[in-house]
Amino acid sequence: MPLVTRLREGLPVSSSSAPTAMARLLEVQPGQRVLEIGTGTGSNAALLAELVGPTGQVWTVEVEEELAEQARTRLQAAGYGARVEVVATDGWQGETPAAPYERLLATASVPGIPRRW
Ligand SMILES: C[S@@+](CC[C@H](N)C(=O)[O-])C[C@H]1O[C@@H](n2cnc3c(N)ncnc32)[C@H](O)[C@@H]1O
Repeated sequence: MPLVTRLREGLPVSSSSAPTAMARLLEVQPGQRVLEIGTGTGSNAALLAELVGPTGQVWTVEVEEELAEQARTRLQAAGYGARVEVVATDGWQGETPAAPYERLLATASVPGIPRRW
C-alpha cells in the first residue's frame, strides 16, 4: 500500500509509493544514469542506487525543499550520498540536473511528458 508521508491542510502532498507500483519502475541496469522525478522519502532512490551499482549514478528531484533536504540527509546516513544526488527543483517546470540519462522515471503525478525529458 502507499503510505502518506506529508499532509498539507489535511490533504496528502507526498507519499511512499506502493511497492508493487515501485517494482514496475525499477527496470534499470548496472552502470546507468537515472533521473527520478519525485524524491519523496528517498527510498526509491536508494533502490535505484543499489540497482545501478557503483558505476551508475542517480539524480532525484523533489519540488518540496524540506522533503528534498530530509531525503538527502537520510540517503547520506544510509551510505548512498556518493551515488544519489538530491536536487530541490520542479521536475516538470525546471531543468533536469545532469542530462542525458539512460532512464527517467516519474513517481510524481505529471500532466504529460515534457520534451526536455
Ligand atoms: C509518490 S511521492 C514519491 C515517492 C518516492 N519516490 C519515494 O521513494 O518515497 C511523489 C513526490 O513527488 C513530489 N513532486 C510532485 N510534483 C513534483 C514535481 N513537479 N517535481 C518534483 N517533485 C514533485 C511530491 O512532493 C512527492 O514528494
